[in-house]
Amino acid sequence: MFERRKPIPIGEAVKRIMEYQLLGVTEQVTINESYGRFLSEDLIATSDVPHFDRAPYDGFAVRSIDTREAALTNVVEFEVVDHIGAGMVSTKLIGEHQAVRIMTGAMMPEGTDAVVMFEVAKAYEKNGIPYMSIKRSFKKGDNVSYSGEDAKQGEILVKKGTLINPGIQAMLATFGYERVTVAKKPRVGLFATGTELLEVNEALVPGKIRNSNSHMIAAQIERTGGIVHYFGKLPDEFDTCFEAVQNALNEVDLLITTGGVSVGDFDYLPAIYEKLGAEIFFNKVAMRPGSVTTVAQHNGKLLFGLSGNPSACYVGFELFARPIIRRMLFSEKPHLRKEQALLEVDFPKANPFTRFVRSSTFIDSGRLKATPSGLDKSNIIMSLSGANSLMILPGGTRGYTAGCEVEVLLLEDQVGSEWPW
Ligand SMILES: Nc1nc2c(c(=O)[nH]1)N[C@H]1C(S)=C(S)[C@@H](COP(=O)(O)OP(=O)(O)OC[C@H]3O[C@@H](n4cnc5c(N)ncnc54)[C@H](O)[C@@H]3O)O[C@H]1N2
Ligand code: MOO
Ligand SMILES: [Mg+2]
Repeated sequence: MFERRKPIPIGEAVKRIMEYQLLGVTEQVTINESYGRFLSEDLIATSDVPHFDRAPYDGFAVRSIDTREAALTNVVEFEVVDHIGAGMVSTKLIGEHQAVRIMTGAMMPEGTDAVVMFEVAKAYEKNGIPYMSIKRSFKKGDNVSYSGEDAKQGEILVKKGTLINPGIQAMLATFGYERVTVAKKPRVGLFATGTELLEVNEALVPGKIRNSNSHMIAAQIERTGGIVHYFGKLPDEFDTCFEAVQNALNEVDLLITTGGVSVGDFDYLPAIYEKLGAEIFFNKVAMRPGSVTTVAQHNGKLLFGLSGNPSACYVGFELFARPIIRRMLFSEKPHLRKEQALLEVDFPKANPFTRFVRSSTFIDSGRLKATPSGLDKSNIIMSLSGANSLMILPGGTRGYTAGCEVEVLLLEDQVGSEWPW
């Protein structure tokens, strides 16, 4: 039996997946476990930062009013009545022409409102009593780090769905978030299908190849923020594959298979979906590579039948699986970020379908440029290592020439976009 499939536009394929209400789940982790996770609640300032006025320099805290007359020709003297470092609080009442020797980070003593840096003061002693003098005036607030200048209590500082980076780690600690509310990592099941597949430690024999897709997709799942449940590789045998897929579905949120999804005699995934009674969203997309990508749902679980061809498999994951995983990570922009770049080289190959060319996108003299990262065929593996982007070349009868504007989807970017195409 040969089945002719009807390709649907890429945007429509993505829409059918995203309409499916697979939502994220929240969990709490300690701050030490939170780096690299996704916030599932907005990060809110629990206090002002700093929460007291403090000195940003080592020097002397003074009352600015006492410095008014100071000038190059008029030295003004202060008695130094206390000495504090960060973490210490002065209990002295500061009177006229008195100062406190203060270190960076220490709380401003009551009544003082400016800091004189050591560099512009002269410190000395008279009869064992410390003094300092200045030759310039200071205004109220000069060299003071004010309460709330960094953040105000109640402010939303980071939106939910954001990847926790080192800066967010600093914020979490600053606001006392010992436990952090993050998105539970979506559990993504993975099978590689193909009788030709060898394990990574097996020697090559005629007709067989090492399974690279599962290692590649596992890394893509992790890059996206999911957790990989690798169930192993399967031979192209209907019953074995059917049973394995059926059982695996109970253990994961999403199930990805690679291979066996086209129209070949040993491509069993379409028949497996049929026997499961799964609802097929699409089984052919107007794109290259990855045109045979098939997505279905069964009992609330999404099934991604990615192509066996490595480049097609890679692209299929990024366009179709990534956004739904990112949405389960509470992202408001779950799709790959799209930017304009200049094509570096000619791309003469015309194609009726939109092409996603594995590319290296880079900044050259302030302009974003893109060049294919290797051979552009769906069975190619080597172009993937240098690919930090997918160049979108809309289908048509002509190729593309160097210097023209193209759109690129950035694979390593964490900002994303709301809707890609
Ligand atoms: N008559 C037609 N033939 C094909 C069509 C078509 O429309 N009509 N589409 C072609 C396109 S396009 C693609 S892409 C492939 C998709 O094939 P499958 O998704 O069914 O994948 P397989 O047949 O299982 O394998 C294809 C290719 O990839 C290699 N492979 C598979 N798994 C792995 C793995 N884990 N690691 C590395 N390489 C893997 C496999 O050995 C095959 O060479 O179908 C075309 N045919
Ligand atoms: O589906 Mo194939 O990946 O178009 O090359
Ligand atoms: Mg096949």
